[in-house]
Amino acid sequence: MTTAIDNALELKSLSLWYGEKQALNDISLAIPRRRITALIGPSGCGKSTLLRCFNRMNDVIDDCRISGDIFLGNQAIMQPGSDATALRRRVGMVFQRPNPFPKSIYENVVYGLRLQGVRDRRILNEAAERALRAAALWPEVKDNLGQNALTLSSGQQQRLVIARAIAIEPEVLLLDEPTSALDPISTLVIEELMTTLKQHFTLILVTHNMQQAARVSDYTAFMHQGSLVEFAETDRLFTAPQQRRTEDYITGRYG
Ligand SMILES: Nc1ncnc2c1ncn2[C@@H]1O[C@H](COP(=O)(O)OP(=O)(O)OP(=O)(O)O)[C@@H](O)[C@H]1O
Repeated sequence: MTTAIDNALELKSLSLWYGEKQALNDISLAIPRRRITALIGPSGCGKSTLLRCFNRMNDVIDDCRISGDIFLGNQAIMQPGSDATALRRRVGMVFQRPNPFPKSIYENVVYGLRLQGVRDRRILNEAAERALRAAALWPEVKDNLGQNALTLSSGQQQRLVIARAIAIEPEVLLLDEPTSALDPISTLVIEELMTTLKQHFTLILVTHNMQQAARVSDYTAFMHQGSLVEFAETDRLFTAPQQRRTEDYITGRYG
């Protein structure tokens, strides 16, 4: 008996142009719910562009045109009437460089809830603790929640930014090379964190680091020149790639 995979997101023939330049070419892909999906491929292949489609961050880029669609559950998120702000509450994002606000640790974590109009101190306190625990930061900061977030180490700042993203309980968390600015120990902490976060969230990880993709992800999509070349369970993609281009990339022949 086969079990149908529950998908959080589905891309249907997605193409994207920056002006005349086509950066994504007819991508169809289903992203499994509560799993980690890694996007890998050589520099410029379109990984970050694709990641930004999931929460419509490309909307702010002039001259960017998209065809096809992405479904979050049964909602078509690329349609003109679709609300990007509401979408970003459901699809959070963490960037390469930690970007906490110059505010206290506490105010960083509750930022999204305050924006949603939550005023009740007890609710804010509980949400802050829950998010900081989930981001594996609580023991280190619980006695200093009023401290400025910019005084934390970069590894702690990245976990704080993850806590800020998950405090509003999104369904999907986008991670754009979240460890590339971190030292090896902080990287390991974030990798372990990702594997616990997938119990509650769907994670999509852009990484240049193939070992990282192999270590943490359940599924991997290999992209090349704007196209999706291969998508498979990570173990299978790395041990028995079906496409020559995938094999060349993972064996280091280019990229
Ligand atoms: N804002 C933009 N305007 C015009 N072209 C862009 C823009 N952003 C990206 N591109 C181009 O789109 C293509 C895909 O870029 P993208 O950053 O998505 O690739 P990537 O795989 O994430 O690369 P890297 O691994 O180097 O970060 C590249 O040719 C890039 O130059």
